[in-house]
Amino acid sequence: MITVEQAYNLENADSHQIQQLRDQASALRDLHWGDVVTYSRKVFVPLTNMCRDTCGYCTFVKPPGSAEANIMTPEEVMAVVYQGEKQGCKEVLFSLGEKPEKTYPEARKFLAERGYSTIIDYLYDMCLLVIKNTSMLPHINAGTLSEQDIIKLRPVSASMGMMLENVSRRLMEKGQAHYACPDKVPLQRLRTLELTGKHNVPFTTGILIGIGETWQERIDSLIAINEIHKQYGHIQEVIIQNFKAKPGTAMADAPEPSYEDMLKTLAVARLILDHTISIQAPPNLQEHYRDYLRSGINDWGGVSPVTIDHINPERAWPNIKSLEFKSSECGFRLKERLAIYPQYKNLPEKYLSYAISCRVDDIETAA
Ligand SMILES: O=c1nc2n(C[C@H](O)[C@H](O)[C@H](O)CO)c3cc(O)ccc3cc-2c(=O)[nH]1
Ligand SMILES: C[C@H]1O[C@@H](n2cnc3c(N)ncnc32)[C@H](O)[C@@H]1O
Ligand code: MET
Ligand code: SF4
Repeated sequence: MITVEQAYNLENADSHQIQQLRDQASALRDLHWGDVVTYSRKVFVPLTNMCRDTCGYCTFVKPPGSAEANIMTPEEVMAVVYQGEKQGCKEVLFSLGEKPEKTYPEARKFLAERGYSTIIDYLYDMCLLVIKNTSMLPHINAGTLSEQDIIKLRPVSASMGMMLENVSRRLMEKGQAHYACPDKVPLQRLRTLELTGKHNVPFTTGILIGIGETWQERIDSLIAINEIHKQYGHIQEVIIQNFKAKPGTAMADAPEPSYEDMLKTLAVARLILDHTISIQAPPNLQEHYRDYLRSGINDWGGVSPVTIDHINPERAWPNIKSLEFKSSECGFRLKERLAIYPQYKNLPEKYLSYAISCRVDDIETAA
């Protein structure tokens, strides 16, 4: 729909060119996704805020030895999950720090006391608890995963996700967002995308914009995602997330991407990515998110009536009624979806374990 050269050249596009781009992206979205914009009713479970990385933009992570560093107990996890179930949530989003057992003695202690050696083993059991006791579907956002991790977690999750962030190796240099973050090495992130493809895991990925990348690096990241999807076909959605500066982080004073930059990136993503890939943008990270719909998106992602966005705790979710109203003002019908998209759900033998496909059936019979 757009050549690499054309995409690169949009770096200095004027407002007229951006408008044209957005119209083109919206038309393409209309063709495949129509006038429906989706969201997933979810609860957010921040299983642990201990992480061996220290991304320059992140407030989720808490340092070793700090009073706030924590792993949720099974009771705490299930209390949130049951609350979500009561409110009609269908997705449990497990989002967590990476490999805390490698750098936090307190993480090793917590896990050892319960008979685990890694957070992934503990996460597996928490997913199992969800599947055994509720009709909700786990979505796992645990960062970089090894092939062993993927094979282990696949039977107990409906889908997994990991933001590619960006393919730029430059961002690993001193003073950049991913300095000293072993799990943000682009080759490692790309490897996780490929391995989840190899094992047919319905997958969510995306880019974080405004973290010091160039426009060209942003385009390269979208192309890299699309190339992997062409090979494996497992990328169900791509999130375009805008960086929000947070006090107390290395990037506290870094400029946030402008609204226009976000709209331009959404449109170019729609034109680069395969039409079957859903494009998601969060409605809680900008004041005027309505124009996203006029830039080619078709999904708002997970929205919770119960839990906050623990990654952007200062940014409240719009309530679902107001999301519905704003969507309808732009001519869109808001529709709930599951953590797994229909095209994957309809091929359960390829994409789902038996346990998960039973849960999906339960949800659909109840609806
Ligand atoms: O509330 C949030 N949900 C996030 N989600 C959840 C997302 O909104 C959806 O609930 C799921 O992707 C299911 O469609 C992510 C999921 C991923 O797989 C990867 C990254 C994210 C990032 C966020 C996030 O920053 N905040
Ligand atoms: C779960 C995802 O949340 C994103 N993330 C982490 N910190 C921030 C921030 N300050 N602003 C926006 N997004 C952020 C990263 O892309 C991560 O992969
Ligand atoms: N630590 C993981 C990552 O950065 C999960 C989301 S951030 C809490 O990909
Ligand atoms: S964004 Fe994820 S990997 Fe980076 S510090 Fe935060 S929790 Fe760790």
